[in-house]
Amino acid sequence: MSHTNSIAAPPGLPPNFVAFATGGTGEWTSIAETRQYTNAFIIQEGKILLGYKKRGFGLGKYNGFGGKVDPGETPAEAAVRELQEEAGISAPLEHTGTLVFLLDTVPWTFHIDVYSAREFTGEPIETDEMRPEWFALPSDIAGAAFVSDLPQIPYETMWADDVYWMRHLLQGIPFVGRCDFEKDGLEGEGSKIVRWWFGAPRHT
Ligand SMILES: COc1nc(N)nc2c1ncn2[C@H]1C[C@H](O)[C@@H](COP(=O)(O)OP(=O)(O)OP(=O)(O)O)O1
Repeated sequence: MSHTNSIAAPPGLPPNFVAFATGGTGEWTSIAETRQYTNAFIIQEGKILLGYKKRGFGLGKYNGFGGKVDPGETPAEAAVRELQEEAGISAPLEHTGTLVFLLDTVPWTFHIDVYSAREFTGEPIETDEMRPEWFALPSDIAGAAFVSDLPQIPYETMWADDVYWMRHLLQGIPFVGRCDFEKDGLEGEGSKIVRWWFGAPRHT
């Protein structure tokens, strides 16, 4: 029996959220060791800053800027540090989302605190790990601020979960989500999403 379409949040997420996207089949994979990560996004009038991952986990994908939370650090401190290390900028990051991912190719559970900011200081620079690039917000979210000469958000070159929660992030609506991934059987390190559950606070 599948529990993935359940109204109730799956294991690993707080209970007080209402589902806005669920799907897939099978039982939720049991959560073993959990490792803490961060992911940070700069969202401005009509545009979002993403980074093209040049090495390591997620190589070749666009994502926010982030990584592992170091021992002794809070997630918020790690998010600021990773944004500086990977994009060369500082920002007043605010916690916007919580994501839990399990991949059958990785023996730990990813717990990712997602942050966003509407302003930043410094100039985004390419680093050894990430190449920052601006993308246009969808016109229905950007409104009059729509930037027609920027590329659209490249979901086809991002993790498969991103399309579910990105609109919440862009609109500053808090969200939580969980996805279980399985190896896609193709050459390389590709994974496909097999179960997912995303929720927002009850009042939104
Ligand atoms: C599996 O689904 C994922 N989706 C999304 N959108 N983001 C993910 C997913 N899995 C991991 N992430 C994010 C979390 C982090 O922001 C990065 C991974 O961090 P990384 O392994 O690069 O951590 P660092 O500390 O920067 O690594 P180094 O030791 O190589 O510097 O991806």
